[in-house]
Amino acid sequence: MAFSTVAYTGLAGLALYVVSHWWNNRIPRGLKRPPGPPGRLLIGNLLDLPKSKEWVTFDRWAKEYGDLCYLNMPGASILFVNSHELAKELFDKRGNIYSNRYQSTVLNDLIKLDWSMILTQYGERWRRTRTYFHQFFNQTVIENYYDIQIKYTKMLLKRLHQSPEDYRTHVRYIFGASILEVSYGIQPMSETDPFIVLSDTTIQRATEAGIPGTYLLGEQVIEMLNKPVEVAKNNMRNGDARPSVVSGLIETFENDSNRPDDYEDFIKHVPGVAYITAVDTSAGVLLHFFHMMLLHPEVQKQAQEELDEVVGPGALPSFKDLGKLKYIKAIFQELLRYNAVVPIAVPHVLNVNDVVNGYFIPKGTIVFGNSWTLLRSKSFYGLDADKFNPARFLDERTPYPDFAFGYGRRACPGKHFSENSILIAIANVLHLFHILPFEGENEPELPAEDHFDSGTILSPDATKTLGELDH
Ligand code: HEM
Repeated sequence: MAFSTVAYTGLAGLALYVVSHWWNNRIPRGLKRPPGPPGRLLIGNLLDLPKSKEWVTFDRWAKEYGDLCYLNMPGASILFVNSHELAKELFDKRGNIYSNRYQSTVLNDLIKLDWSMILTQYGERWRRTRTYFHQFFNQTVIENYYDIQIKYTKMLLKRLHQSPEDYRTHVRYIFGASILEVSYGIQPMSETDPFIVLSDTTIQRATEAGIPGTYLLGEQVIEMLNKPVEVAKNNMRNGDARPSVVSGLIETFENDSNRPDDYEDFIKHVPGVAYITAVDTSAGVLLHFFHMMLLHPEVQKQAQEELDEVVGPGALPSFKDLGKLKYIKAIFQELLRYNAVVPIAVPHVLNVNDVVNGYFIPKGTIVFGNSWTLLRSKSFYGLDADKFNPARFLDERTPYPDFAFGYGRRACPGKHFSENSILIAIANVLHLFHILPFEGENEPELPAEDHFDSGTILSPDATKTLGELDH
């Protein structure tokens, strides 16, 4: 093909694209765009998007522009939802049009994550995957995982005792191992287990999307999806399988005369998405916990007094105790709120043109629930919302920090499972250890946003030494 043909095709494509974007974005008479930073000619707000600590800029825009903030750029319009009321109105009440996902060629085609429910378009396939997922992670059945969660919590305690300086590795290991056992019945005995390594490296590299070698990563993702299922099926054939999501799904389909033709896909995709979503998020919260206990010894002391009273010496906190451990629960909720590990959530996409409070929002707009800002709202959490203060949740009128788990129909379906894993870990760690600075280190006194790395999932900055555990 001659160069000129390529050039003509490219130019024609570009012209078509600009016209269609302009067409989709033109504002109907009587309506206006939501406010937002002024754009530049042709490129709109393209240069305004922050490259790091995105939530800080998004929070500043929320303060400057109010409940809705809008960016327009070639190929995309972005809406930030900055008020609790509008988040409920759009994501819950208008959930049928605000629940799609942005289709990223890099993530879908190159990295081969198109199967994963978190990226799937809102529609039949997503609905079916979510229904099967719910079968194994709904509020009633998660009690079945108590034993696994206790087992890995005990492993955490043992490892923290042996090498407190490696607490980051221990935390990732226990969440990785427990989701592998729940999903596939596999029991990884250490952080060097091939399945732990495979998931860790895959997830880490997927978050660095766009780097050279992404094709290779695609193969790695497929391996991560297939390999543990093969092991689970083999164990079932040999009669030594533990109950798991895989074995449960196989049973469901065996007993279903109307099972779908593509049922084998769900046997891979349902545990697969649990495996890629559970670890970074849960580990992020627990790592923040260690950090916040260092910064707030008074909180640690109050929690330990509660544990002494409810659990007492010589025993470890159990799931039965959790109902009475009000302050431990309050710490957990404050971690979700103040240390939001997914601070800008996962954006939704609007399916059709919409009008909100007289503002025109075009079809295809990428819509962010601005979780960081919403979770620090002074009208919902009090004038000290910028401070870490678990006691606010002892007042039952304080709203649960649900936005930490996202919005509407796409809100996190692993919420109840992760609550249990993290709560039981927090209670046990605080019952056995004092979390102290490493010898020779002062307690870190850092401004709030410096506690975090940049990225979609936040965990405290790895370069700062955080603490020693004193038995
Ligand atoms: C504290 C821990 C966790 C936090 C803070 C968290 C947060 C989130 C957030 C913000 C979203 C995006 C929701 C949206 O689009 O509006 C999400 C989605 C999701 N999470 Fe979690 N998550 C956590 C743990 C887990 C666990 C343990 C699992 C699995 C067992 C899980 C499975 C999922 C799945 C499958 C989705 C995709 C839902 C969809 O697109 O329909 N999450 N999570």
